Amino acid sequence: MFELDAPIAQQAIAQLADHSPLIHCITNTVVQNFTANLLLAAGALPAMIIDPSECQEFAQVTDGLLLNVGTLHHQHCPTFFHAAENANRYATPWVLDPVAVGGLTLRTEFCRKLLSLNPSVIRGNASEISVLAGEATSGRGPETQLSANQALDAARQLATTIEGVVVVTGEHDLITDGHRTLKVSGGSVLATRVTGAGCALSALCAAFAALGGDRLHNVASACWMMSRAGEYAAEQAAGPGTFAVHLLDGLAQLRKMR
Ligand SMILES: Nc1ncnc2c1ncn2[C@@H]1O[C@H](COP(=O)(O)OP(=O)(O)O)[C@@H](O)[C@H]1O
Ligand SMILES: Cc1ncsc1CCOP(=O)(O)O
Ligand SMILES: [Mg+2]
Repeated sequence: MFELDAPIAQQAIAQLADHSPLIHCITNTVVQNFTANLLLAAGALPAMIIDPSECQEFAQVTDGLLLNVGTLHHQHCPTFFHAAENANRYATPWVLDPVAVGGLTLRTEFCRKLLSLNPSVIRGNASEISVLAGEATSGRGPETQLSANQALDAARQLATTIEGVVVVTGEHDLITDGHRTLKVSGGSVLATRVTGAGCALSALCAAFAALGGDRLHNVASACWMMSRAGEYAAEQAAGPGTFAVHLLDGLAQLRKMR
């Protein structure tokens, strides 16, 4: 396992700024605004579209898709499923954020069903990744009960199953395609005191997955950008409220714009 090299991440960040990928986010009601602002600050373009017919149309133009089950309602499951099918039809990378799988039945069964469509990337905390890989259920909602290292074997296995990239976030982030594993250290624990940091990172993973080149490196670069911005924000912030604002500024500075 190797730490991601800064120059690789910096190159991916520059590529993101050049291409401004359009990211379709079907995400939970808690984090919509924060996710959209975080994508904009980092250099991508967000679009939060949920009507089934509009999702169908939008699939033809979007560069990346995020499916986040944080506030899943059973009536929305077909929309999620068709969006993933359409992404596959148009070879658009899509990211699954399995918020709180394990503790709740509908989302756990539905995320397992989505695995059959081979998400390009899965980003979750250690508890979520362990459950999706088939380990005993744990977790009491969106927060993890495990460390990232404890979920590494599960992440490798899951990445092999989906033939994609799996990201386990935590005190450090682990990014694996089942064969190679990269680590991104640092960041700030204050990110866990702001709701939606993980969800927004999943959207950023979709933006980086839309870039050409090595997807493992690109997705790890999303984690690197978030961690560096988190460190900047922690230096500036008086607490979680100002941390969230400075996190956006930190991302914008990394892409060298204000
Ligand atoms: N203990 C920690 N120290 C530093 N950064 C952390 C820590 N825990 C999580 N993070 C960071 O917070 C962000 C959200 O990750 P995480 O909290 O694991 O996701 P989720 O919100 O889905 O549970 C990631 O950028 C991750 O690196
Ligand atoms: C609190 C909450 N409840 C349902 S979705 C959600 C947001 C979870 O965000 P994150 O996984 O990024 O902490
Ligand atoms: Mg989460």
